Amino acid sequence: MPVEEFVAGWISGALGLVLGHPFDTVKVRLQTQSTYRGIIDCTVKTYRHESILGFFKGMSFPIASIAVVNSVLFGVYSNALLALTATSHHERRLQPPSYTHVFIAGCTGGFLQAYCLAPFDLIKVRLQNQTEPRARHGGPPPRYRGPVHCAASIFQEEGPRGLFRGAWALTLRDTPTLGIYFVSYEWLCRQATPDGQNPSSTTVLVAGGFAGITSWVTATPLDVIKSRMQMAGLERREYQGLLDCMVSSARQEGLGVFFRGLTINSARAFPVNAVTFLSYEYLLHLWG
Ligand SMILES: C[N+](C)(C)CCCC[C@H](N)C(=O)O
Repeated sequence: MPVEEFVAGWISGALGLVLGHPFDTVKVRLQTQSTYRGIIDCTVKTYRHESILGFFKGMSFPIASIAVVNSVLFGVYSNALLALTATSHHERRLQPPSYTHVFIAGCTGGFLQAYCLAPFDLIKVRLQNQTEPRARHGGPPPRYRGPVHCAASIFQEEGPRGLFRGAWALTLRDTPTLGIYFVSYEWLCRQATPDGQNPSSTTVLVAGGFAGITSWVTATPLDVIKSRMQMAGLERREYQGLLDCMVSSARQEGLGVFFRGLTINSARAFPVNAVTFLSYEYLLHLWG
């Protein structure tokens, strides 16, 4: 089983992650708290209240976990494609796989990475939603002191299954949308590249960026539900399940609720995924 894809997936994921984390914090807050009027309001308030550091809350865990998550995504994707088409990464330019195979391999990668991602994502969302400034004396201390304390508290208060809160919504969000992700990337690359040649860096950047946007646009409704289910344990507001969360959110806030965070998700997705795909392709080329 080729391992380069796993390592390339890890490094490229980490680069994308740091770049996109401030956008991600604003998104999570807009999706789960109703005190902000929009992206600008949330950004200004976060900056005033918590300084630039506020945007990087909850990042250490994703950085550690991206090693697992993105390498599972890219590694499983590439190896699934190898199993389906019997072509390695380097042969794929000459013998391009069919879009159906790309989609199936993408969904398989998406499904498996969702399970690795679930507990890390939960901790990230809980930490991002703490709006207390980091160093304030006298005020009430934040609920969680850091990622490890957060994980331990969830474990104690909500049980081991608590760590997988929202995991179903996450799996449903990621399985088809990561299929879409790789299909869009492949399609855009092929449109801009003569047969049999490697796509240029610009093509990879643009195709990666748009693949990120397409995938996030289709993922946003379930992303909202996922974030809400993850916060539910903390807010002592129980949902019966995914459907209940969907119905009660829509009843209370209208259908627009499913598109919360769409703009910011898309703005984040372009640079993050452009960098992810460029570094992934570059590393595989380097080691090839
Ligand atoms: C499938 N879905 C759109 C949810 C995620 C796509 C993940 C791609 C990249 N790691 C990123 O964070 O943008």
